[in-house]
Order: sequence, then structure tokens, then C-alpha cells
Amino acid sequence: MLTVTPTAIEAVKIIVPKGFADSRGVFCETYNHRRFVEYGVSFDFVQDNQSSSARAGTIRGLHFQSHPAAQDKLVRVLRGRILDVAVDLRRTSPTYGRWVAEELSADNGKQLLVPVGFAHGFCTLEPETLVLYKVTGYYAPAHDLGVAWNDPDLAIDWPVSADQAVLSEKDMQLPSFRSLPAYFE
Ligand SMILES: Cc1cn([C@H]2C[C@H](O)[C@@H](COP(=O)(O)OP(=O)(O)O[C@H]3O[C@H](C)C(=O)[C@H](O)[C@H]3O)O2)c(=O)[nH]c1=O
Repeated sequence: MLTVTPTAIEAVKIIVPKGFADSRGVFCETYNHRRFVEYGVSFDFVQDNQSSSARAGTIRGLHFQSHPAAQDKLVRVLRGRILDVAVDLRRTSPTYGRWVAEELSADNGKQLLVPVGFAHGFCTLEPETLVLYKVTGYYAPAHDLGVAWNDPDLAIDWPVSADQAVLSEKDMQLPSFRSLPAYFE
């Protein structure tokens, strides 16, 4: 059993696999290829990524890999909470430049499907947050790109300000949305 719900940008979906609770806790098949395909979520993931962030207010993103290393991503939280964000970079999309955000947590069991053509990032909402995401393309540093998390044209409603956000040096220097070439049609 699975629920698959489109967000305001139809290609980005919220997926919640069924949990089986008993007196010990909860069991959940967090990913089952055959079942996901049955529900129309048909991706061949080749790599799992996991990141832990010590402080709330840590922002990782906005990242994407360009073709031929572009990645679909299936994101979930193992511990803590994040505001997960996807930005439409598909030039011909009616929602080009639009973003969607969803709170994912270990408690709500929600997963976010971020397809190729989107930049992805998140802000942690608790300390010691642990995020796992499956990707359909191998890491390719030459194609590992991004756009500024606080780009004024994107105007993402992050829960932290620039002086509160915990960022990598790399993420502090990502280019503006306006300067991006047309990586995705
Ligand atoms: C992404 C990646 C990174 N690395 C190495 C490269 C660096 O030495 C180190 C940290 O990488 P980075 O600073 O890019 O990690 P994040 O800032 O968490 O990046 C991720 O954050 C956002 C949320 C994403 O959606 C991306 O998938 C991913 O870019 O891990 C690898 O060896 N393999 C990989 O697949």
C-alpha cells in the first residue's frame, strides 16, 4: 500500500508507504520497486545518498546534475525534520522557475519524488537531522551544478534568514537563477 500525491507542480510527488504499527513500534517497506512501479513511480535508482546535519537551519542546495548525469531523487528523512524544496528548471514548463516545498520527517514518513529537470534542496528543522535519498544517476562532479538557495527571482520561503542559515562554502557561491543556461527543456 502506497499513497502518491502530486504537489502543486504535478511532476513532484509526495509518496507515503504504509507503516505497520504494533506494540514494538512500526515496520515499513520504505522502497519496493515493483510496488512503486504499480503506483506509477517507475525509476531505476542506482545510488543511495545519506547526509546528516548537526544544526537546525542547515541548508543543502539548491543542487542538480546536468545531462547526461541528471538524477531523479527520492528523498526521505530517517531522523529529524526538513523542509524539502524542488525548483522547476524545465525551460518549456508552465511552472518554470516555480518551487514547491514539503515538510518531510521521520515521524510523518513522507517521501518527495524530485524528477530530472528540478533543482533540489532542503533546510533542516531540527538538530542531528538524517536524510537519505535514492538517485537514478551516479555522482558526476563535472555535472554537479546548482542555483543560489536565496535567489530573489525564485523567492523560496525558507524558515531561516541568510544570517541564520548554515551553508557550505560551495552553496554560498552558487549562481543566480537568471544566469542559468537551459539545462532542461
Ligand atoms: C552529492 C555527492 C557528494 N559527494 C561528495 C562530494 C563532497 O566531497 C561531499 C559533500 O558533497 P556536497 O557538499 O555536494 O553534499 P550536499 O551539499 O549534501 O549535496 C547534496 O545536497 C542536495 C540536497 C542534493 O540534492 C544533492 O544530491 C547533493 O548535491 O560528498 C559524493 O561523493 N557523492 C555524491 O553523490
